[in-house]
Amino acid sequence: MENEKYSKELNVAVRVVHMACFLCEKVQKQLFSTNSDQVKSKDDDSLVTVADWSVQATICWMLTEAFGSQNISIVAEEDVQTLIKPESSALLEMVLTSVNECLAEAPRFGLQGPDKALGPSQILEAISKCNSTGGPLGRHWVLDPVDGTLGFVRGDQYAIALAMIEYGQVKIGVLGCPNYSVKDDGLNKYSQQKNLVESDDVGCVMYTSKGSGKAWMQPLILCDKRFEWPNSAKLIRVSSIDDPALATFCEPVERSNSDHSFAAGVANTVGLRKKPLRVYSMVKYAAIARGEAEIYMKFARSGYKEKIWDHAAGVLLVQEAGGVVSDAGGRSLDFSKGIYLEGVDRGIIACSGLALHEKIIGAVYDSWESSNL
Ligand SMILES: Nc1ncnc2c1ncn2[C@@H]1O[C@H](COP(=O)(O)O)[C@@H](OP(=O)(O)O)[C@H]1O
Ligand SMILES: [Mg+2]
Repeated sequence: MENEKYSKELNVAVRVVHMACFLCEKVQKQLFSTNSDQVKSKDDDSLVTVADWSVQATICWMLTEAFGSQNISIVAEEDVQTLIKPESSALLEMVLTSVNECLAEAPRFGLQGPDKALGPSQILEAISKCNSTGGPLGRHWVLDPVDGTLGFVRGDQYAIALAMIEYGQVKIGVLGCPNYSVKDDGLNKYSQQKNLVESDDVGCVMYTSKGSGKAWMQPLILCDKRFEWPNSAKLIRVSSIDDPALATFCEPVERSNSDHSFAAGVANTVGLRKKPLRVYSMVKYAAIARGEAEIYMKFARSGYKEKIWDHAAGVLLVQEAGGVVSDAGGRSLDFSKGIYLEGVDRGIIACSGLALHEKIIGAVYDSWESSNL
């Protein structure tokens, strides 16, 4: 089977995403342990970028270690421009600590870390190595180190997204969702800033490989536990609801990222009755794949170009869990054109099944003329 071809890649990808979740939870706790009156927004930004850079450095280092002989290509969101400025030395120091603390835990996740702590130049090299621009040929790893920056700083939903693309097709998708509980109804149950470590109510890592027709979810590893494959993995599946009146649709929290009123018009035309579930980050794809919502609509302003790292992992998860994803004209998303999803028609639609998908696409078509997007 095609998907078995990538079992080593999937195994390593899942473990490094668990490591990244561990790293992010630590940084997020730091963010909230500071007296909130004293946390200026600049500090919030700094901490989130510490998480971004640290995850990127950690995952790049681990992937290079595992597959280095293949001179791997990594497409990722962050670059080192800010980090190499002299005034950023304190930030770099924080990244250094965060990466080395995480890499030191690699054996707990069944992987091998460096013999000794990495120095600043090794960290900067790892971050800047992720400068591939992807494209139609060969293999590319695609990483969004912290997707849903706002969710992260607000103690809400965010995701670590890692995918592997070969010859323009997404072959592996892994999403780490530290604040999306593994329990049923995990999105609704999430309450801000709770101490996840003291309960068994932990976040999840979801993963799949193309053609498997299966997607899986594992709980995050509690602080001193060891990761043992398959780590209580559970199969996940999209919802079987196809009646619009019973369906839940999700969309970005921020109006600047998606036109809420256009989506509301489409929802109304299709006969959706429930209020939209507004969620940060690719956790929206995760919610469809887990069967907690049936529809995800995103209508970015015209001219905005979607990046492949914001979609690759989530799209494959939804598809392999039984769902359908396309642009708002019904065409497949094209991951072969470089860092952008070129030619996206109006927006992105992910659904649990074909019947709902066709209705949404039809409603977009009907509503477009009267919209001002
Ligand atoms: N003007 C815009 N329109 C649409 N999407 C945008 C946008 N600006 C940023 N985004 C993307 O939306 C993502 C957040 O998604 P959401 O709004 O669903 O939480 C951001 O990811 P990052 O948070 O990784 O930067 C970013 O890639
Ligand atoms: Mg993103």
